Amino acid sequence: MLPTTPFDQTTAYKKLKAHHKTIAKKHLRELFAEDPDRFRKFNIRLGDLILDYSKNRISTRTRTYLVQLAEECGLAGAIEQMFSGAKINATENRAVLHVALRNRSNVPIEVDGKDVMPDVNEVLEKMKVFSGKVRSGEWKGYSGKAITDLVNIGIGGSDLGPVMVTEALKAYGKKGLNLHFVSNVDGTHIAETLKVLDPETTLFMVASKTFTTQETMANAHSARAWFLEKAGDEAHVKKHFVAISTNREQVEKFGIDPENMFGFWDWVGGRYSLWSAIGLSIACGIGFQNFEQLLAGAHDMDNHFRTTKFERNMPVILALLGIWYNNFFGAESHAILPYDQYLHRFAAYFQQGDMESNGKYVGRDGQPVSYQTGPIIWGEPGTNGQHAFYQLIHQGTKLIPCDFIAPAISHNPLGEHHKMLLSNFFAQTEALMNGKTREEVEAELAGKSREEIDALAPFKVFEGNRPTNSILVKKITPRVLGSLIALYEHKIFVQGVLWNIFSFDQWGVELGKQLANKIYPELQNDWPISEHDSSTNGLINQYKRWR
Ligand SMILES: O=P(O)(O)OC[C@H]1O[C@@](O)(CO)[C@@H](O)[C@@H]1O
Repeated sequence: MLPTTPFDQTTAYKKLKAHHKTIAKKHLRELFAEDPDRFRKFNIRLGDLILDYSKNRISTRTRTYLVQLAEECGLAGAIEQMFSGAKINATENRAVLHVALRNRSNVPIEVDGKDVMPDVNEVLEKMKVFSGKVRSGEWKGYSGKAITDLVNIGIGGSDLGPVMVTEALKAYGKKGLNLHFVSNVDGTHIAETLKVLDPETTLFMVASKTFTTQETMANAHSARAWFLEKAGDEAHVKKHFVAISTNREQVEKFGIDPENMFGFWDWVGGRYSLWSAIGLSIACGIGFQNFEQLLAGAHDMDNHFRTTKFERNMPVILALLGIWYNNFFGAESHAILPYDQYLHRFAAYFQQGDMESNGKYVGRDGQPVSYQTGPIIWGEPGTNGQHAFYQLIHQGTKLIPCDFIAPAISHNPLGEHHKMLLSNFFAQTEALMNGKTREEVEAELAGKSREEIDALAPFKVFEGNRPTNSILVKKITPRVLGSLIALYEHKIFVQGVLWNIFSFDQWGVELGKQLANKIYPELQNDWPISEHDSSTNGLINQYKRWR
């Protein structure tokens, strides 16, 4: 593990702190007035994807210092460590190699001296064959009928990625093959799903890296019980259940034939696993060729990330801008606002991706850090967000850096809809940048009395100077989506390096699970409990009185 220097102990940090005092006084309107060429200077293009980061509160000097920050923190070495299979997930002693899952160039990547690519390709081939059989109707259920409904049972990284991608690429779906996703242990989730299913034509995919996650195992057992009640014979399970996991022993214990198991490895993090067999529902939904295009897009971004100098490097620039607002401007959240309804789960996906990776307060030295780390990630598709929370983004007291994402070409070119959508996409970042001055407001209120103007104008002024990134893609295709997802994955990696934290474990999810496992048996009877604090006791006892 290369030691990385925490960003706040670098020379560049000191320069940025001093620089911030001057650049923070500049309004974005001034920065554009001083340099009309900002768009050319602050955009990066990769294939059918362009990142315009000119509407940020930066100058070329800011960018120079931010790049120096990355260099001083040893980012180049850290990138090479990840790509070469070093065990950078130090607390779990694991490599972090989601890049190997989409390593379409097939160059060897070794873990513990063994090239992982033969295993990766073997699983991909198995996925290709399986998805081909399901989509062609060759895979039959116990009564001889083709599969019409696939149910992915999983949670977190075993759910969010497949959901997000299959929704984003719904235009590539297959008519007559319906995808369903069950994740929550709330019985409603599996119950509502099973209501619409026919056991003869339904195939369940139990997706779980550990194959021990409470929610997933509970849902899988309920699905199995439902199926057997209808189908009657254990022998039929083989045709209607497959498993996606690293844990063969638990898969067999559950009663799924290892022949129906699609494996992956401990160097695949759950929130980085959609490229692995966890993406089986994606491959079935959009077809294996399109799944390969998704992998290829991510590989394009991997190559860009690994080989491009930092000032022209998309993930590095996005990461540095995030640190600029998070650690120098005090921003606490970051909004991801896709102007594409199919991308409606994109922000949710990166709530896990970003917040489970960088939501850490302990540094690599085992000591609490003295600065902010991961931001709160949130967002909804535009234009809906404009009718929900844009009031706060435009006129609130909080600085919220936003990423706006849009395709130039829609999968549904209906009348004027796409032009209307894009006019909002373009207008919102312009409005957030320019705002509306008091003079402009008064001009709009011309004709009203001075008293009326003075009473109303303060509420109609927009400060502007609110930073945004704009990511414009030609069209949301599998390849473009793969690049877009990898872009954010690598942004998260870069920020973790600079914050000197471990981005690939998730110890913070354990305590809640431990306490839930302690409380669960207490709910098996009606006796009042007193083992906990008065709040927890009170709530549990009230529950027992009501149920
Ligand atoms: O895939 P699995 O092992 O069932 O884990 C599901 C999810 O649970 C976690 O919260 C870890 O416990 C996420 O990191 C993970 O994606």
